[in-house]
Amino acid sequence: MTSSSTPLLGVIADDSTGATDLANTLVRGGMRTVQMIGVPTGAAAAEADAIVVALKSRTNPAGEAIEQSLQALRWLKAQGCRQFFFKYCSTFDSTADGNIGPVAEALLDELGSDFAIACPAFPENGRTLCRGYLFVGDVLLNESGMENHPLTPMRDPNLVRVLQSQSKSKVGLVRYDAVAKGADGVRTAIAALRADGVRLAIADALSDTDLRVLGEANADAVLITGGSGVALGLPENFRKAGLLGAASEAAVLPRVEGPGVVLAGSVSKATNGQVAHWRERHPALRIDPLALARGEPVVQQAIDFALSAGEPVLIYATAAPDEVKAVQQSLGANEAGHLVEKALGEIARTLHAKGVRRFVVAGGETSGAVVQALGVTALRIGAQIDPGVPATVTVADEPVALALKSGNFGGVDFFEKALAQIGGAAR
Ligand SMILES: Nc1ncnc2c1ncn2[C@@H]1O[C@H](COP(=O)(O)OP(=O)(O)OP(=O)(O)O)[C@@H](O)[C@H]1O
Ligand SMILES: O=C(O)[C@@H](O)C(=O)CO
Repeated sequence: MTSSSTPLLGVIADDSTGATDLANTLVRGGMRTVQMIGVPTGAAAAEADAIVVALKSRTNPAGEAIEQSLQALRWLKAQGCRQFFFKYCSTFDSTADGNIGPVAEALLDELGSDFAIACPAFPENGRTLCRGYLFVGDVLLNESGMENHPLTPMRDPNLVRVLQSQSKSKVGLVRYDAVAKGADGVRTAIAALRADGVRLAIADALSDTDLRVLGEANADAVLITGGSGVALGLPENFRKAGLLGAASEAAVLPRVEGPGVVLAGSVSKATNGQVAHWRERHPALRIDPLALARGEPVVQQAIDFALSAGEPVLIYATAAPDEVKAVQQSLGANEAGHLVEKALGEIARTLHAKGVRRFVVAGGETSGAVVQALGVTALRIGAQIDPGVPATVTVADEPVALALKSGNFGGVDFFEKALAQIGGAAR
């Protein structure tokens, strides 16, 4: 069985790093995957088994997020996709008004479907779900540092409650004991929930085995929602249906040569550790949001610093939670975020014009800003660098290599590792 030329799975992701995370899972499962940046207007950039549309809708007002997600869905349907996936964060990042519930409901309406699971679990990165409570490592979500997130603070670890507060529909739970009974157990639990009028159900998962069970039980679901983990079982579903071959070449990327840079706009715990690690070993320059707000030539200084260093540098706005709070009190959280994103985007664009071809970017919103600034329209997804983060290369005449890292992903030496894996010369 060879892979079909019509895509099988269409994914709508609410941010760029979330999109590459999900694409990474699919590529590891042998599905050739292309990521489109924003809702495409023309055809898909390349033949693929799965197409991921990366939006930047996580923190938008719910109405805007719904509109963008529906446009993405309609485009994916027009490409021939037969199953759809709404990808959000493994820490269920959402604002008080949404956007997970409202977008999931709108997608169900558009697809004429009455049920979808909601499973953000990602055990390989420490996110597990039990009785609807989300753990990050050994602590509950609201004790994990996510309670301090600058844009989407998560203060309630009970996801049934969180999702219910965002949704018009009744929200339920596919509990771990149903998952432990295998795909039939999950199907039985889903049938009971449906009969009870539940339209969205958080699904427990403690391990990759649980995620594969959920994937198998959802082989015929038109919509699945969750983190990248619950996509683990999907390639096998397509294979069993005779729709997907044993594609071993799914992760091969063209080689990109040229100087590299690391840009960090994430303020998460993992990124703080990665920045500290890099600073002890390599050149780094901090961007101060207050200096940006005062109109100081911070962007130009960063560009000069990067171009004169003779080796890859790190430019970062990353700071500890108390510093971030102080900046937000002075500028407002959205304005601070916007200023930093715009600055890192401008730095990326100028460095690209000066010949930089390899970019490692930390943070979902930040990655969205950087890919927009670089005018990227599509990415090919390659091999995994660290769990949840693949190497990528733009689909373009002069390709650029990118590693887009979710805030809390990656080992402490991620920046060096990523620069090495996305190839190229030393500088
Ligand atoms: N020093 C700072 N003070 C205030 N806001 C900042 C500062 N540095 C970065 N920011 C903003 O914080 C936000 C961080 O969000 P981003 O999505 O990039 O990272 P993340 O949340 O860690 O990653 P992910 O969404 O992948 O988990 C961005 O809007 C960024 O501009
Ligand atoms: O699921 C995750 O944790 C990531 O892919 C992400 O979405 C962070 O922005």
